[in-house]
Amino acid sequence: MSDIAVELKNLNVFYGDFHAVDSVNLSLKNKKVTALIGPSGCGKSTVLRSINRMNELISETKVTGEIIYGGININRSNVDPVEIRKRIGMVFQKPNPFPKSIYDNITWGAKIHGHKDDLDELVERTLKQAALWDEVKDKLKQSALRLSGGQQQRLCIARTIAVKPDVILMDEPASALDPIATGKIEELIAELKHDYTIAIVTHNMQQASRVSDYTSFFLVNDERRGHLVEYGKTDDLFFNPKDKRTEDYISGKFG
Ligand SMILES: Nc1ncnc2c1ncn2[C@@H]1O[C@H](COP(=O)(O)OP(=O)(O)OP(=O)(O)O)[C@@H](O)[C@H]1O
Repeated sequence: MSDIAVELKNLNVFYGDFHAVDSVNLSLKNKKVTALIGPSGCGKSTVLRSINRMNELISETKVTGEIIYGGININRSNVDPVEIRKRIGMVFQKPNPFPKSIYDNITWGAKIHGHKDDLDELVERTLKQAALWDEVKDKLKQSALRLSGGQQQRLCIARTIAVKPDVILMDEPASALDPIATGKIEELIAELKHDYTIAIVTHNMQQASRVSDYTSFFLVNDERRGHLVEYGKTDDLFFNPKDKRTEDYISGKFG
């Protein structure tokens, strides 16, 4: 089995006439956490959303280049994006549970995707995997909207896991949470990487250095196009960056 789960080759993203992401080549290693860091507007979220073809839900968006997953280029019109999003799930900055019960949040996507096994078992297993079971096991029929923000985010992660993805994309999953809830999400990421390939966009460099195995650093060029400056093992990138711009960014000189 290849050690690469997803490979972006010459990825370009356009919002109308605006060339937002320029020629990105980046791999997500199997069962590792890859962080995407860089100043605001450098295209981190755009790159992340390309990986499971979420950008095409935004009108006037064009994505060129290859996104190799499972041996094929999934950035092709004959590939079903719904199937891709089942294999490559996404967790957003703001927790967005459905206005339904905790139980239904977990089972909803799984039922759509034809899950036929015991739903109670699925709910228990995924909530345990998301480190939420002990806190909610006595109120599974209660509305998910009554949970705290941190619990809602772990529920969203559980909902993502329930459809058995390979890859989980996380777009600043803890930025709306307090430090304790953030710590729980970081612990959860450390557990989840045993089973899933994870890509995480974060503004928080300490968080990137704590949770990720590999880090990619993005910047905009003079034409405001986001591009990849440096990619490497997280420790190398933080402690021994190759590019002066990476060094300046991680030492807080700009951004
Ligand atoms: N839906 C959109 N329509 C037009 N331009 C967009 C859209 N989404 C993002 N952009 C532009 O694309 C560029 C990259 O945005 P993106 O959100 O990917 O950056 P980012 O690095 O994730 O930023 P942040 O850290 O602030 O979230 C920015 O110039 C942004 O204004």
